Amino acid sequence: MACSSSCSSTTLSKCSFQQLDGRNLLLPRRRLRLIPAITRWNSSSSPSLLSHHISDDSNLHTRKHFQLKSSNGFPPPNAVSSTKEPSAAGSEEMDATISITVVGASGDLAKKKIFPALFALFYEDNLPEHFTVFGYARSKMTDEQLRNMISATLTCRIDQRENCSDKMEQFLKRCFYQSGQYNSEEGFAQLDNRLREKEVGKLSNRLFYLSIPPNIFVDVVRCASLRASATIGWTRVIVEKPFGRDAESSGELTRSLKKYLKEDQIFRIDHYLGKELVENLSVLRFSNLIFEPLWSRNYIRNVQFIFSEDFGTEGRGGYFDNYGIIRDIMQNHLLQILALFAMETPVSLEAEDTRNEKVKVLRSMRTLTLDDVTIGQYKGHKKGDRSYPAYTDDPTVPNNSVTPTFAAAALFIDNARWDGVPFLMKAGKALHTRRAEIRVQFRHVPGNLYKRNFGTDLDKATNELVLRVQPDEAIYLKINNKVPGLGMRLDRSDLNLLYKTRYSKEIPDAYERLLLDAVEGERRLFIRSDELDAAWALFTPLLKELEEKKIAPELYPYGSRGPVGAHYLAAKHNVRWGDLSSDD
Ligand SMILES: NC(=O)C1=CN([C@@H]2O[C@H](COP(=O)(O)OP(=O)(O)OC[C@H]3O[C@@H](n4cnc5c(N)ncnc54)[C@H](OP(=O)(O)O)[C@@H]3O)[C@@H](O)[C@H]2O)C=CC1
Ligand SMILES: O=C1O[C@H](COP(=O)(O)O)[C@@H](O)[C@H](O)[C@H]1O
Repeated sequence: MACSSSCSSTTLSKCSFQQLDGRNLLLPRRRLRLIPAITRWNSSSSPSLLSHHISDDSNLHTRKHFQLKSSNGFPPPNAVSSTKEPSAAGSEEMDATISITVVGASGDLAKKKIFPALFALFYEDNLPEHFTVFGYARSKMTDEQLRNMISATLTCRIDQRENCSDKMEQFLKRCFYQSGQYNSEEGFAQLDNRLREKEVGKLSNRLFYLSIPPNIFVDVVRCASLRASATIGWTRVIVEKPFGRDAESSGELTRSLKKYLKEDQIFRIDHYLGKELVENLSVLRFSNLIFEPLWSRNYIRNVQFIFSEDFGTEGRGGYFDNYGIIRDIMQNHLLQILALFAMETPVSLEAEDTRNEKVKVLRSMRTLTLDDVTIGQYKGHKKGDRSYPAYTDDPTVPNNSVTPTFAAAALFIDNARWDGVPFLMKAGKALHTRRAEIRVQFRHVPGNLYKRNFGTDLDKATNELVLRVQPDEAIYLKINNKVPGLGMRLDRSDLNLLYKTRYSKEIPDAYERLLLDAVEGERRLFIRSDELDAAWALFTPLLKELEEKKIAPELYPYGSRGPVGAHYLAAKHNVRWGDLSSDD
């Protein structure tokens, strides 16, 4: 870190806070305006000037339309409620604009998720008044062709169809396309020219979404940083997973990105953190007196994080075979949820406070070994006259692949709160159902007065709290109650908060929440580099051993409940998978 010449030695410590974009900015705005405008991102060649400019100006962007809507529900401390912003050069105000460039615009994720999420934000007035969306990819396309491609993917919310087609037209008019290579500075210089045409006369902030394969992340960041970063606004980059394949490659990726970007410009996305029920996990825990006191080894017997899909890797086999289910789902999505579940109470809802607690819990976890996991791979299956392919039937997957499409793991957190509590994870493709959920199984009621009503298996009578992340978002608690009538018969029932019956409003897609947060500079739901390091540290030795020893996965039929190895693993820790019990 270096401070610009505008920081005297006596203000050095304060100056360092300027490195933090947005919420954590401690210096008064007047000081910030003294910092000269720079035309690049955090170039390693001249870091001192660049870092300041890029990092400290996030409060210069417009907030009129989306104030109070970012995920922590608070306006940023320096928020202004106008689309007029003080210019970086002086005290006069100027209009602000944001340019969002989707790199890899021709791809699957861009079409399926990113453009629709941007439209949904626009539809609900969550984007600033002045904004432009650019697509960038190698494919040759005109603006009109991009608009046609996007319009085929846009939908209106079921509950809000009013003016939807007008809104679509207005949105599409703001969408443009620039074709170019990912490693071409010239390509990004052309993009920069086009962006400038749209931004003319306005303070421009730029957000790049890297919706591309990981092997070209660094090329894009280099070219965009040198040729297409904002000159007098902030520049942020959303990076898609995978963030490396192991601790080493992830560290290397981080180091390469940081040649061009500061950590506070990098928004590593894990879309599970944007899911409604995952956001609700902390609310449930920290704002209901009845849960937090129970949230420890004293009352919780085990916790389960379950992800299943009822389809295989169809179409993504080439990518998947290089990663496998542990990297694709466990090391990121499920581990992130686990960290949120198990962390201590953060000091505040500020991003760094939550991320600090997540890092602590991840660093308290035991590194996984082969004994802690079981792996599987789906095989072909015939049901009636329908046949389902094996994983290795995919032409992009080698016939002898041992890449797991299913895994179950037992994890432990060696701290005072969770000592000895098994945290089980299970993730699989081509299973019998699509679901993601968190299950909390509580201990027995000591000396239960009604124990003879439960027979010998007291485990069947313990409470279980379930957060169903998808589909049909719900939070339900299994309790014991008396069956009405004479005599004393006990029953298990659910206290059930089913979102679709409780709320008529459609639940926003995770990408909407995360894109809005990135626009707002809210980092709480993005992964910090030390979180990533801690997550890889847990899984890397196991992944290496699985690969070096070429451990063969247990085969399970497409559409089944997965390999029996998962039951043995759970049984070893006195656990029964909640999703397979008869009263689920
Ligand atoms: N698809 C999904 O559901 C999810 C994807 N992701 C991540 O998001 C990112 C994008 O995913 P997705 O859209 O599926 O990816 P795609 O494979 O569809 O690639 C996106 C675009 O990148 C360009 N591209 C593809 N392969 C190469 C290559 N080998 N070299 C250079 N350019 C290439 C293509 O554009 P052109 O040829 O026009 O340049 C393509 O349209 C990836 O990092 C992925 O891991 C994360 C979660 C889910
Ligand atoms: O990141 C990924 O997530 C999807 C599942 O996302 P969901 O929101 O549809 O549950 C998974 O299919 C894919 O393999 C993985 O890369």
